[in-house]
Amino acid sequence: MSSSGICNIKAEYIIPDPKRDVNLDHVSDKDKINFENASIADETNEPPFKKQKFDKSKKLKGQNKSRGPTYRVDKGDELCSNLINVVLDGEIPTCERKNCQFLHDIKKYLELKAKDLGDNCYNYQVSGKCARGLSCRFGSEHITTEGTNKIDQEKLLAFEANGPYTINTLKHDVQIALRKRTYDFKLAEKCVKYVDSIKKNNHESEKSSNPPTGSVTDEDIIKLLQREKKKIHWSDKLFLSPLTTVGNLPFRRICKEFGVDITCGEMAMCSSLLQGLPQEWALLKRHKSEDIFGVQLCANNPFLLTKCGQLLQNETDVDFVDLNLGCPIELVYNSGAGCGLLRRPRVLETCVKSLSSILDVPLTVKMRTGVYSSENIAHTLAPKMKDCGVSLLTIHGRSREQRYTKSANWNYIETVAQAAAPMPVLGNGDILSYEDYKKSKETAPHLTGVMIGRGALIKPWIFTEIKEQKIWDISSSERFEIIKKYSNYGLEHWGSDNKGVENTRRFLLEWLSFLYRYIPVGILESPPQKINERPPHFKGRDELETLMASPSASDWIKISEMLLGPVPENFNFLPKHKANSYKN
Ligand SMILES: Cc1cc2nc3c(=O)[nH]c(=O)nc-3n(C[C@H](O)[C@H](O)[C@H](O)COP(=O)(O)O)c2cc1C
Repeated sequence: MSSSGICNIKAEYIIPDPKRDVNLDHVSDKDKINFENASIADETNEPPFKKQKFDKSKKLKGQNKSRGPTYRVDKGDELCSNLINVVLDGEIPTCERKNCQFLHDIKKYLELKAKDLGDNCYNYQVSGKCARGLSCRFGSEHITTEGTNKIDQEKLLAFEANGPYTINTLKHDVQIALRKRTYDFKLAEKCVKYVDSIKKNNHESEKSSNPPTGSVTDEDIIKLLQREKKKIHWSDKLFLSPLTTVGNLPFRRICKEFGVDITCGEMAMCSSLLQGLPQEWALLKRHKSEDIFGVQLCANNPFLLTKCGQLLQNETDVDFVDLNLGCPIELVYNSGAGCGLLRRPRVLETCVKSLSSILDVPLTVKMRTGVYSSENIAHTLAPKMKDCGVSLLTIHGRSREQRYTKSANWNYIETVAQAAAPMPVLGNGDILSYEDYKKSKETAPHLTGVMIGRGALIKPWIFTEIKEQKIWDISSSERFEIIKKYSNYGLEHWGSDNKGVENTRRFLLEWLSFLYRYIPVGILESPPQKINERPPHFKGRDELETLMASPSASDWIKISEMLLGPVPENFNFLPKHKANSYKN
């Protein structure tokens, strides 16, 4: 990294800093009022608010402010889901729901329905049937003038013969049992108590002081502890980081196509999984292409974790479970979860031992160097993790305190790898090119492999670059094809009706807030790009390249409109993560 933290761009591509105005089209009403008051205050030299300060310069640096939902369904304008799959000569289903507020008049709905966004429905084309039927926004291809759906039976049969494409969905009976708290977690509870008592006493005294309860006996637990775990061959593999919000299933499919070996779902909160919340269970979904797939759990106590371990064991198909020991978010940390577990080693030990014992797949942990920059503790915890049954440890080379402000400490990553040996260790932090990858292996020779997070978000083809040991000067049209593919995968995953289109857009925009940070190889003075180096303002080699390099949310919205049509009224967007490590 250059000492200045500035990335050198060929002179002919450097452009003056643009004057950045706020595009108020996609800013919430509240922020608009704030902004206008700030402007008036500027003119009159008066503070805009006494209590709530509105800093215009901050506003200009950031993107659109509001975090409100990007899209709300107006039930009165949407067709009832019971009617969307009507086919020619088929029965028109009736809606049994009491007080259903959705429309039930197909003709009226089709008249009201906003204009289709395109002639081609990706879902109909790949599977012969669009699950969103009449409500599909790309439906002209499969909706007849009579208001029924076409189905391509031959394609559908071929498609279904290869399915299912997505697994780990929440079954209705499981959801009910979780909501009513009737799911039988005796095994998990017993497991935690057993592990805890073993820790305190020796095995024999524990037996007499803690008699088995319910239908689960000590023998069940002993069998559990002694059973052979499934094994994963971790070495020579490339790992994709768990990435909240952006590491969704469509994104992971893209990474698989570029050669990543092992994928992991976004961090799932155990408390929410145990309540059967669909949005949390959605994080466990696995695509068919994800041949080695894990899910990441976050909780602050062994009961929550072990119950979730039992759930995953019984209700899903995953190859490994990862425990989050790195989440720096205040709320999570203060509750003693994520990075907070690093400062509670005794609880951590029970968490890891009991979760590991209930799983027949490997348990992995992902941690930061420690809580404070001045106090690295991962190397002292690593050997204990191995003794508690952890199969692999990932070390992100920064402390909680550092977040993303400093470069990852690869020398310390090597220290952890040595301390943990022979347990496999992955290094994680700042890898954006094959060169970075090579350097990481030189600096930390005891590592089993590396995990890549933002590098994959900024350029998902990084996995191809590493596997083929090259720098890829990818063109803007090739990059556009990637996001087009992502949109299609999004429409497949979230649906192609209004709600699905807007969900796809929201996640695409979140991703674009990383993708724009890519600097094309051909315009760099000395490639490859380094993750910590901020470029001066630059133009691309063509219009599309310039557009894709824009840091402005309104340009990302423009890109989304090229693929998903115009944004709905009252649309606003602010990216969730601002994880860059540029020096200010
Ligand atoms: C947007 C975003 C979301 C993240 N979400 C998670 C997460 O859910 N679980 C986790 O363990 N780490 C998460 N991380 C941290 C990354 O997995 C990774 O450890 C970190 O970004 C450092 O690696 P990198 O420099 O390759 O990005 C997230 C990071 C980013 C940027």
